[in-house]
Amino acid sequence: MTVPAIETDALGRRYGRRAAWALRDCSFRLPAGRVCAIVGPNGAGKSTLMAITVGLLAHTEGTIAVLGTDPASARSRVGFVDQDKPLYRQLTVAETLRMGADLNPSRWDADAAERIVDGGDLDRGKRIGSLSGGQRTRVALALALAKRPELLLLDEPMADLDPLARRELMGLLLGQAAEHGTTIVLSSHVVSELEDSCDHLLLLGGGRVRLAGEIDDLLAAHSRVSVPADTDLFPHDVIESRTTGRQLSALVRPAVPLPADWRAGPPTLEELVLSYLRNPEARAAQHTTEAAA
Ligand SMILES: Nc1ncnc2c1ncn2[C@@H]1O[C@H](COP(=O)(O)OP(=O)(O)OP(=O)(O)O)[C@@H](O)[C@H]1O
Repeated sequence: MTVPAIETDALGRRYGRRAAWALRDCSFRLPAGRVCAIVGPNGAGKSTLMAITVGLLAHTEGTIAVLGTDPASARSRVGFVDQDKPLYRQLTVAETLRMGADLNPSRWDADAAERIVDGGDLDRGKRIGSLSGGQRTRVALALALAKRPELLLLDEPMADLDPLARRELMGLLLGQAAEHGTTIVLSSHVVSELEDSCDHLLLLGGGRVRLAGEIDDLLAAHSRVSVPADTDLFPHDVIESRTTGRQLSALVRPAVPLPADWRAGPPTLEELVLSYLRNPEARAAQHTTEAAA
């Protein structure tokens, strides 16, 4: 079994002894080489989890292993693009790339950096402070990818990119994952965009893990059913249900095979995520594919 990219056990963090928990009882395992989406509402703990993973924030309780070691020891093998894309505003694009090369002499992939910057038609003589939000994102991604990290974390990387740039940069990220086996973890609020690009999902809600596992396994473990309104859904786990006239529609996690006369089909990723988000009391689900690890 290869070393997982991230493995946590009962991980927790609170910002002050009297503060509420930003992350609590968070246990999951992300196999290496996956493209993982971290999804959750505002304040769910996504940025907190990422900051702990890259060693910028200490955890309060539990354990975390990154690439088989502690976050501080793994730091040189990990890339991170923060939500705020911190870069030196006074430097030009060219100087920023040179700084990246100087800081990572043994790993720097100049071709990758230039490809990403050139894709945005960026004037390399321009100062970072004069770039648009999306252009800054492009430079931050170039820096992070050219470092050839084994694990790359991106906190809402696509938020300020136009649709074409999103598609192009997502393609580059997936290419990186396929070619170099890089594990990519990205947080996003746009669930519909993740189904084609990610193979693993971590859904956080209120600082806790609501769903974790391979997306195909999670989708296969749930069914969207449409049955007469008086149908008893027991013993299945009902994540969400709605009655319209004589029809009952529900998202369930079947406990046993569903009756053959029920109309049932797999949910989309967006339906699955939204159902869990709308129903915070629904029981959490984890699917670990050992064979994939
Ligand atoms: N520096 C801080 N000091 C105190 N509380 C904080 C701090 N950073 C985050 N929190 C709190 O921790 C919780 C989780 O925040 P976090 O930023 O991790 O969520 P998020 O899922 O990334 O949210 P968003 O989608 O809005 O970016 C929130 O309740 C937030 O108020």
